[in-house]
Amino acid sequence: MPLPKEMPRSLQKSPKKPKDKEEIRVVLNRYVVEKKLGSGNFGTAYLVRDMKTKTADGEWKVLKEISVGDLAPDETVGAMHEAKLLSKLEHPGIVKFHDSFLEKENFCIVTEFCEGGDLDNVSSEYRKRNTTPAPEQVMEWFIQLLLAVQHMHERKVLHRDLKAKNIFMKNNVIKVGDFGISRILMGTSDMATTFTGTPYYMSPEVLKHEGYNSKSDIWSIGCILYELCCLKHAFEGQSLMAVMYKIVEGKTPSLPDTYPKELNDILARILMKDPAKRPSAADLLTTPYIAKQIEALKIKMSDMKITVSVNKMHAQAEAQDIKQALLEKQKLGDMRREQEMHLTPRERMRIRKQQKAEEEARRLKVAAFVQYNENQRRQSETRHSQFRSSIDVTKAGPPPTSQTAWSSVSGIHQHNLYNIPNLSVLHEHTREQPLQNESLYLTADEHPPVRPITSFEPSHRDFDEQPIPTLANKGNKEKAPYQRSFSDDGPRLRSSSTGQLEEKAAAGRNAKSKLRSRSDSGDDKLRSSSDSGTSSSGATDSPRRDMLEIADDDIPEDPRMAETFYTLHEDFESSGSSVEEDLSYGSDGEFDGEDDFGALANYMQSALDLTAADNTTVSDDTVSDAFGPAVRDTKIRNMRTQCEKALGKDTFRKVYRYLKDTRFGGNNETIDEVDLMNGLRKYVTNPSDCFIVDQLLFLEEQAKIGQA
Ligand SMILES: Nc1ncnc2c1ncn2[C@@H]1O[C@H](COP(=O)(O)OP(=O)(O)OP(=O)(O)O)[C@@H](O)[C@H]1O
Repeated sequence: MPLPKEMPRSLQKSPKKPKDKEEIRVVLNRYVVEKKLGSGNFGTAYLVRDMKTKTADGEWKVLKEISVGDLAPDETVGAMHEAKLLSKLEHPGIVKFHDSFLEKENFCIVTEFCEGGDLDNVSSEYRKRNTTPAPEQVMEWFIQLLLAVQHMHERKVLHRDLKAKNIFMKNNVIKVGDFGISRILMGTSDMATTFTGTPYYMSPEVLKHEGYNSKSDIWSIGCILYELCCLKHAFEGQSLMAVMYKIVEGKTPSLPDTYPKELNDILARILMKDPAKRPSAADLLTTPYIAKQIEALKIKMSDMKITVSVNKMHAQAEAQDIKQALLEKQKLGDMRREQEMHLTPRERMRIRKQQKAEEEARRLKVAAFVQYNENQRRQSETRHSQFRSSIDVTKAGPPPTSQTAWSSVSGIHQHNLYNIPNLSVLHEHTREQPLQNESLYLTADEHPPVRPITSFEPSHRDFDEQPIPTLANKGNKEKAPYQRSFSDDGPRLRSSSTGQLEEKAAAGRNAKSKLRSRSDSGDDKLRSSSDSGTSSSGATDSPRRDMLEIADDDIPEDPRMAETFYTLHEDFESSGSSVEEDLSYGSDGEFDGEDDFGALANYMQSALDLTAADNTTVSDDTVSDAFGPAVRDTKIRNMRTQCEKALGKDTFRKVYRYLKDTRFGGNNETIDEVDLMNGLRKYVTNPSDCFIVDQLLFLEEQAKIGQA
C-alpha cells in the first residue's frame, strides 16, 4: 500500500511495517482507518485516509464515530439534513466538515485533520516549559477565533461547546472544531444541553437554565482567552459545585500585568455575567484596539500567502526532477542490493558505512531542529520582554502597523504538536538570507563524534530547505520549497532537500559507477576510483562525499576475518526510504495553507469594513432530537469509563455512592462543600480527583430531567 504524504511524525513511532489484511479497517469503502486519535465524551476520533481524493494515497481526515443506537432512517432525517448543511460552510478558521453518515449504530462525521493538535495541548506545552505565550501570539489566536465565531454566528450557527480542546492548530492557523455539532447530537432543549460535561467554559445563564444563545459562546471565548494567557482555567475549584458557583457568582478574573490593559478590559466585557451586556463577536472585532491589531495581522497573512504561493510554484516546478532522481535512487538501490550478493566483505562494509553516515546525518538534523525550536523560543522571549517594556514605555502608544510587529511570534507558536515545522518557520526568512550553518552536513572530521548541538544555531532557511529525508518528516518535506532542480554535475554541498536528494542520487550514481568499475576491472580499480573521488557524475570535492568515504583501515584485509567483522556490524540499518515515500512529497507540492492565509486576510478586511458595532444576540432554531437520548447515554457511559480509569473501579464505586447520597440523597439541607470534600478523603488522598465523578452525577441527573 503506498504510504500517504504528510503523515505526522509522532504518528509514525514504529518503523513502517505492512499491515495485515485483517487489521485494515475501511469505513464506507472509502476511509482507511490509520490510527485512533482519542476518545471524547461523545465518541472516538480516528485519523483516516480518504481514498476518494485526487491524490493516489488519499487525503488525511478525521473520522468521528458516535454511538447513537439503532435508529430508523426516518427518525434521523432532520439531523442528517442539518449535518449536510454544516458541510456547506467554509471558513479558514473552522475545521471543515466534509461528510456525515450513519454506519451500523454509529453516526459518523468526517472532518479536516489538524496536525497541530488542540489548544489544550498547546497550553500544556507552555506549562511544561514554564512560560506563557507572547501577547501578540495570544492576540493573533484570539482574532482568528473571533473571525471564525463571527462567521458562524452571522449564519445563526452556535457552537455550544467551545473549549480549548475543540480549537485546533493547522499550519499556524486556528481552526474551531465541532461547530454546530452539539446541536445535532444533543438537540437544543435547555435541559439536554445545559451540562456538556466540561463545566469550565459554561456561562452563568446556561448554568442558571436561562437558555443558550450566541453570547454564551462569547463567554466561552473569554474563558479560552484567559486560559491562553494564564495557562489555567478562568474559574477553578476543587469541586464541580465550586466551579459553578464561581461562574455564577464569583469575581471576574483578570489577566496578569504582562498582558496589555486593553486586552484585560476586553476580557472583562466578555465575562460580564449578564449576556445582554456581553459584546457579540462582531462587536469585539470592531473594538478599536482589536481593529488595529487586525490591520497588522492582515498584512502578515497576505505576506504569508504570497510566500507560500512562491514556494508552491518552486515545489511544483521541481517536483518532476526530484521524482526522476528518486526513481534513479530506487533503481540504484535495487541494483546495489543485487550486486551486494557478489561484493567482497570490504565493499559491503563500505556501503553500510555510507548508509550509517547518512542515518547519523539525519539524526543530527532532527536534534538540530529541536534545538532550533528551543532557540526560537528563547529569542521570542527576549523580544517579548522588549515588547513588554516598549508597551510600558509607550503604554497608550500606537499599535504595531506592519508585519514586523507580528514577527515576534514565539517558538512554540512555530512548532506544532507533531513537530512538523510549520509555515512561519518555513517562510519567515527570505531566500536570499545567507546560510548560517552550512555544516549541517557533516564533514569526515565531524562524524563521529557528534557535534554538540548546544552550539548550533541554524537559520530558518536551514529547516526550510533541509527537511529530514525520512517518511517521519514527510510533512516537512512536502512543504519545503525545492530550491532548484537536479543538475548533472554530481553531488555537492547544498542546503536544500533537493540538494540532499541530489547528493543521495549522486552517491548512488557513484556506487553504481564503482560497481561497474569493479566488475570491469576488479577491486583495485574500484578503490582508486573512490580514493580519487571521481565518479561518473564528475563529483570530486564534496564534503558530504568525504563524510561518506570509508576508513578502509577499519576493515580487515583477510576475507574471512572481514566477513566476521562484517557480520558483527550487521546491525547497520538501511538508510533509504522507499521511492514511494519520497515521491509522495516530491511529486505533489500542493499545500492548502496559502488558501487559508489568503482567505483569512480577506475575512480580516471584511471585519475592518464592519462599521457599526453589532451586538445582536443569536439563538438557534430547534432541531430534531433524534440522536439526543442515545448520545446522552453514550456520554454517560464514556464518562463512567473515564472515572473508573482515573480512580480504579472499587474507589470509583465508593466515591460515586458517597457523592450521590450526599448531593441527591433527598435531604434538602444545604451541602457544605468543605465538609463534602473532607468526606471524600476517606476514599482518595486528593478530593479534587473526584471532580469527574461529580460531572458524571450531573450528567445523569440531567438525563433524568430530560427524560421526565
Ligand atoms: N480535526 C481534528 N484534527 C486533529 N485532531 C483531532 C481532530 N478532532 C479531534 N481530534 C483529536 O481527537 C481526540 C478526540 O477528540 P474528540 O473531539 O472526540 O473528543 P474531545 O474533544 O477530547 O472531547 P469532547 O467529545 O467532549 O468534545 C482529541 O485528542 C482531539 O484533539
